[in-house]
Amino acid sequence: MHIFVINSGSSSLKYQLFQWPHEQPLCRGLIERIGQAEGQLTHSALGPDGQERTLTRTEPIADHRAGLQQALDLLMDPEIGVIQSPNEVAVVGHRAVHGGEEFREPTLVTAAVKAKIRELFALAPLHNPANLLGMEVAEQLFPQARQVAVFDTAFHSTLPPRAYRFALPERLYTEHGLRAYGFHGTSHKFVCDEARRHLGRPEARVITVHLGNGCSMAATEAGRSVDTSMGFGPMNGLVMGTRAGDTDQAVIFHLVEQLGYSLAQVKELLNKESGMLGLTGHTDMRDVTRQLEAGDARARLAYDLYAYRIKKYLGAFLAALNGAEAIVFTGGVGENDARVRRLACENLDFLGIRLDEEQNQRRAPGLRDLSAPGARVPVLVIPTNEELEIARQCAGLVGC
Ligand SMILES: Nc1ncnc2c1ncn2[C@@H]1O[C@H](COP(=O)(O)OP(=O)(O)O)[C@@H](O)[C@H]1O
Ligand SMILES: CC(=O)OP(=O)(O)O
Ligand SMILES: [Mg+2]
Repeated sequence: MHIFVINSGSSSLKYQLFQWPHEQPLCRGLIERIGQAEGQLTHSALGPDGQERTLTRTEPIADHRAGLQQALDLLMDPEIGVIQSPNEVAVVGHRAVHGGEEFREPTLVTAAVKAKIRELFALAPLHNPANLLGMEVAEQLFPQARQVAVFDTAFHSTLPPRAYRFALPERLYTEHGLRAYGFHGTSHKFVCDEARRHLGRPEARVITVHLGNGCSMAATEAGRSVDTSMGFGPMNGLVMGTRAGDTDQAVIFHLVEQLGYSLAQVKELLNKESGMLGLTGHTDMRDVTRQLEAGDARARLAYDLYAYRIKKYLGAFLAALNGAEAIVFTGGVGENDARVRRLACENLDFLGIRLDEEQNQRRAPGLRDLSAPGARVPVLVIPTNEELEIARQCAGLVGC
């Protein structure tokens, strides 16, 4: 049977089709810059000879519906296709970002589940609308399949109250759910499990550092999340592509009261105009690298700030866990950007963290250990695979 997984983001969409129970990816794709002038689709499919073939298209992709329709057409393409009919897909798994306190497990998508995801739009405005749209389009394109939602927040449902409560009046938690939820849980869980398997220590304390467009860290113990850098919505903590991460709350009052911002403008500023974009004019870390290598001082400061924030959370989480058996970097930046890893881990030798710079610079697929000989805490790079983790959780739910 086949499981199709959709990971919809604000302006991008990733997908993979798996043959189950072999966990065999038959094809995968990435659709970027949805709704912008220059849309880009990259689709790779396994041919009958076992070789992967990749096709790229650069053309406007109006919305998520158009993107998913293109993906489905490619799945069934006479040349590069891997299935003949949408009916061959038994399950469609969806990444859903904010599930509040309600969803701690993979969940069959029903009208009530969709209504709850809609209720949480305000808390995850870049993500939940795209996730819901993905579900609605998939219901039309794969009408016979079971639709399953896997929530980013679910992995963090094990946080203890001291980590998830804010020091605000209690009723704001009990009546209105104001608390930290945490995000990227599917990715944190996937790489945490991989690290524990690699170490041969299921009880290990692992700090996972997910650096993609959105960035967050998790402190985990025996595969359970005990603290994380994101909170009520996916905005705080680390510096991200367009999100500021931790800022002083007084900034918001100053923006509104002194500088005349409306609340909608503050939201736009903190979600879409800040982070690396606000500091350098670029969202994509590869562009920031180019800027840095051309000697730009703003890019240097942005890198410093980005890495220093990671270092501060490393310190905090090492204290929370009383040490760690591994630190894992993952996500597009975490897997590929040696400079970020070097800056975040430098001068931490007093904690037993020391990178081998040659290993850090080396490019290789799969899990890599970057630590210098004699370092106490292994620093690993583990490529994340949210789609595979979602497929596994879907299979667990529907029992296949
Ligand atoms: N080779 C690379 N070097 C540095 N950054 C990279 C590289 N490849 C990808 N990235 C960065 O990864 C980020 C996207 O990561 P990804 O995990 O795909 O994000 P998301 O899933 O949140 O869309 C972008 O900022 C991109 O610049
Ligand atoms: C929750 C979140 O920030 O997700 P992403 O990194 O996909 O934007
Ligand atoms: Mg991502």
